[in-house]
Amino acid sequence: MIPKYIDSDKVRKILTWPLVNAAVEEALKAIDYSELNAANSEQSYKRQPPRTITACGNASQLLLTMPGYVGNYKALNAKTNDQLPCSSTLACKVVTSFTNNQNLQPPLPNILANILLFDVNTGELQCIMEGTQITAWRTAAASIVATKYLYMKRFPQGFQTPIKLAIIGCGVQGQSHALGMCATFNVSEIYLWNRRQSKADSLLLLLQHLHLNKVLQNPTKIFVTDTPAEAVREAEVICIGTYSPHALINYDMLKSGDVHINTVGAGAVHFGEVSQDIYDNAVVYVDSLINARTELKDLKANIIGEIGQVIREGRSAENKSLTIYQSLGNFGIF
Ligand SMILES: NC(=O)C1=CN([C@@H]2O[C@H](COP(=O)(O)OP(=O)(O)OC[C@H]3O[C@@H](n4cnc5c(N)ncnc54)[C@H](OP(=O)(O)O)[C@@H]3O)[C@@H](O)[C@H]2O)C=CC1
Ligand SMILES: O=C(O)C1=NCCCC1
Repeated sequence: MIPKYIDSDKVRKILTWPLVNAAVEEALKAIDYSELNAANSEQSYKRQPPRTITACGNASQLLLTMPGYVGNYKALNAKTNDQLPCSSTLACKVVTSFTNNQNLQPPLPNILANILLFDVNTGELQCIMEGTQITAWRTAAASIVATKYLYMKRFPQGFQTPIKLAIIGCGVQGQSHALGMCATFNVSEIYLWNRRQSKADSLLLLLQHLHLNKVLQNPTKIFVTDTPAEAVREAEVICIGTYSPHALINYDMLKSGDVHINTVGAGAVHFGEVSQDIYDNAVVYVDSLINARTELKDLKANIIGEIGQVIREGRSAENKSLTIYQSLGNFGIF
């Protein structure tokens, strides 16, 4: 059998925020296979070994393999948004992270991905999907789901609660987080910061264009800031996705009261964009504990558990005003 290839144009036409948010929430919600029993046999479950990371020369050129199996998975139909019958998916995402790609002429994305889908009965390779955009959307959707359960559920208005949003780093991740958050939540103000300001300016123009063309309802107020501190000063939800080897924000910069941070970047070492004093004052949730045990072993933080458990329980039991979703990237079928 020749596997089907789904190229980036076809992938792009399928992706919508409601679809990706629902798919990612369902994948995050899956329990580990070892916890499956007669009482929860209807529940979606996952088998997910730790990912492998192979350096090709040095730590700025990595190959990551992320295999995963999800059983009893309830996906939505991409055209109708109707619930599809329960299914199972066996997949492996193969990602490269080559951090010099952005300096090539013409530039290439630093993160490139392909997703291999297998027949769960025969093991045959059925399909290869171009996964670069899926990675950008998936990562933002996971932050959106984390924000929904760790932050939005604190308020009686839930999803409708107006939020001031900060985007620290306006590369591929910053852009997908800004678009996804604005498409999903009631973002009243957005503050953009990027090391090279031109990228923040471009994202501002894109958001204004989408707002004018009624693709996005909000935000109505968009600001580009000179420093990360200015960007987060008023922010209730902060998304940070960079390769910065040092912390870009610290505790004194945050507003007092309820704040939620999604930290997705920092390259091979998956923390450090946020200062130690922020971790000291926060509770932390991850996407994958199995990967956190190795990839976050040096992080000194109060890691409560997986966001999937919070989804299954409805909301976080922690009564803490500062929460962090520490995104590693490997979970479920993405
Ligand atoms: N958790 C997950 O699931 C995933 C995590 N990632 C991670 O997210 C991060 C961003 O990836 P992506 O958006 O694709 O990459 P891009 O290359 O598109 O963007 C990188 C961003 O990081 C900024 N940056 C780089 N170095 C520094 C620095 N020293 N200080 C401040 N800002 C800096 C860049 O600023 P400038 O424009 O000025 O260069 C740019 O805004 C990476 O760490 C990547 O590994 C990616 C995919 C999935
Ligand atoms: O999950 C992913 O995809 C990635 N995670 C870490 C950085 C590269 C891409």
